[in-house]
Amino acid sequence: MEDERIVDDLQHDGEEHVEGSLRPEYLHEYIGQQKIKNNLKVFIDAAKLREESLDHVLLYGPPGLGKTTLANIIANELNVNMRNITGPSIERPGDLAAILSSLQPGDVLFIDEIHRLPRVVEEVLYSAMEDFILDIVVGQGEEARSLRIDIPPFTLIGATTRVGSLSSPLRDRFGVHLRLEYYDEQSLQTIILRTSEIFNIEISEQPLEALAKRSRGTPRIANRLLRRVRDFAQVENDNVIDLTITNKALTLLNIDQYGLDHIDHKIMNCIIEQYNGGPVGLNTIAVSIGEETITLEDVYEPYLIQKGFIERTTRGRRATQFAHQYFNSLNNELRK
Ligand SMILES: Nc1ncnc2c1ncn2[C@@H]1O[C@H](COP(=O)(O)OP(=O)(O)OP(=O)(O)O)[C@@H](O)[C@H]1O
Repeated sequence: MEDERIVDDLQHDGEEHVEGSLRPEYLHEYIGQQKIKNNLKVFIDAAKLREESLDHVLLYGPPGLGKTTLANIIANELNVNMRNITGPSIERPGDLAAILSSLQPGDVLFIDEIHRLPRVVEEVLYSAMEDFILDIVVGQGEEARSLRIDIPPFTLIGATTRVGSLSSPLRDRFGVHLRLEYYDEQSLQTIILRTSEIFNIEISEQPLEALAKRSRGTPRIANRLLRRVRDFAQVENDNVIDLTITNKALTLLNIDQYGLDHIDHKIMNCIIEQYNGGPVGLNTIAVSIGEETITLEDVYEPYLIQKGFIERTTRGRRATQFAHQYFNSLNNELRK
């Protein structure tokens, strides 16, 4: 159980099919993120009234907050098809050109991890996004010719965990920029309740609160925790999720009262104990604990900063006073 990963969403965990079945399909089912929903509703209604394609949308924020879900919802609300690809899977300009020219008018093209699109491919997007024209070079050497092809109007939805890695020509071509925020506990409770209804399992107030508190503001983690607790409830508690079975599962999963898991603890203990509270660079922490820097930066650090455990300084990451107090008392408990 020690190494079970509840938090690290960059790893494929084979649970995508379950996640798919939990996805809300329309805006009214999408919980939380009220400001984003209000804005999107206006943009979608306006595009429908004008019978035009929706302006290109850039969704950004930490993993698991519902970017893919929101892209699907936009396509459903517009009543168009969505083509779903990821940045690194498109290697050549011709591959993207083929996809773009196969779209129907008004369709949505969703590019996940758009910051990982190769630069030569990205350049094809510029005129496609701006004028719905493909500007591509065919042939080589003296035979090379530049071709301009009209493509149907479409909406590009780009999703990224690192908006700062996007080139400015690409970023500027999105008319709508939406930043997804961590969810509050009330919204997470609603999400967990909705999922438990889909699973046909009962959950009472206290375990609901406990799970929401430990979900790191992230629906994907909330649903994962619920699935793990459901396993315990089915095997050990006649399918009933009560507080005792919830706490037992969370303890066995090494999820603490703030939703931190064993990797967060490794990060914090590394900063506090090995580097005297910091400042220390993220690469150094990554090497010390045997994790990828990108995983620390995209998945763990944003939450540790949001919860007030880490602060960023120009010379690296530093543990806050609050982090010192919490981890010192935990370590004292362990030493007893
Ligand atoms: N607002 C929401 N209401 C209800 N469920 C949600 C909401 N947002 C996300 N979920 C659920 O959380 C899970 C993860 O969402 P999703 O895959 O869309 O996240 P993501 O931000 O696209 O992550 P990634 O960027 O890693 O792909 C889905 O199963 C979805 O059902």
